[in-house]
Amino acid sequence: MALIEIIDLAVDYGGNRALQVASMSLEQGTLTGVVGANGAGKSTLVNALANWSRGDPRVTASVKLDGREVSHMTSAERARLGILLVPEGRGVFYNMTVEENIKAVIAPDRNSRCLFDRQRVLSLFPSLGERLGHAGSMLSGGERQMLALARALLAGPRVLLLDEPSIGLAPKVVTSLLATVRQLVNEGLTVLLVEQNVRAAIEVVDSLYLFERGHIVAHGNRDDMKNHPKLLEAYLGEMKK
Ligand SMILES: Nc1ncnc2c1ncn2[C@@H]1O[C@H](COP(=O)(O)OP(=O)(O)OP(=O)(O)O)[C@@H](O)[C@H]1O
Repeated sequence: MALIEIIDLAVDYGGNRALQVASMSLEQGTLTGVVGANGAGKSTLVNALANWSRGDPRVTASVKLDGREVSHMTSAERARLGILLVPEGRGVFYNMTVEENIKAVIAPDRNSRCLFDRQRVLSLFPSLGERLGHAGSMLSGGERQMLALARALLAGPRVLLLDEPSIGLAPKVVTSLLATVRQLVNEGLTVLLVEQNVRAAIEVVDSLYLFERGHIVAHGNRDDMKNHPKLLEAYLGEMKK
């Protein structure tokens, strides 16, 4: 059984359909990528899964976590069950220090699932440990992204929804960040990664969905998608030359 199962998801903004997904699933311990152009519906998808509203969307769907229907639940209830979103813009408190940002995380129930503690998170992101007294506003883009990820890990994710973590980061930082995400998945975490950086994403995902104008237009495992005509044409052409 899939860890996350989505059936008949539709999202409308003021009567305009932004997203329509008949079926999509995330397997436990896998890294699933979602790519597509601006406005394809990628953020709308992860926001709908976490029940985060940006604007006033009308969302209908069946979303199941481990077979349990969660679509009636608030974002806080979903987060408590381990559906955790790291939004585009990163969800870090700018006026609080790294230490305070870390301490502000509401720890999950100790018995509920595999946990990342403070020590483990700081070992994944050593530069955060060196900057515990720095305000969120003083961090580089990469450090802010690490802090956002660290906070989500401390909250006890069963599935992590990452919305464009590479945006604004230098290529080396992107590579290292996505390698860390891959490592976490290899250890059993389930991740949905929204990315505009298709070249970077395709190197780490297990499978990939391509969205266009709110619809899935291609889906497959990484190797098949690397050679998919739609992806080659729009995103990977130069890579193949
Ligand atoms: N708050 C909102 N109010 C009205 N329409 C919205 C709102 N948020 C998104 N949309 C519309 O929904 C569609 C999907 O947008 P979405 O932000 O999910 O795309 P995206 O693939 O994440 O693009 P980007 O990479 O630019 O963030 C677009 O047509 C967008 O204009």
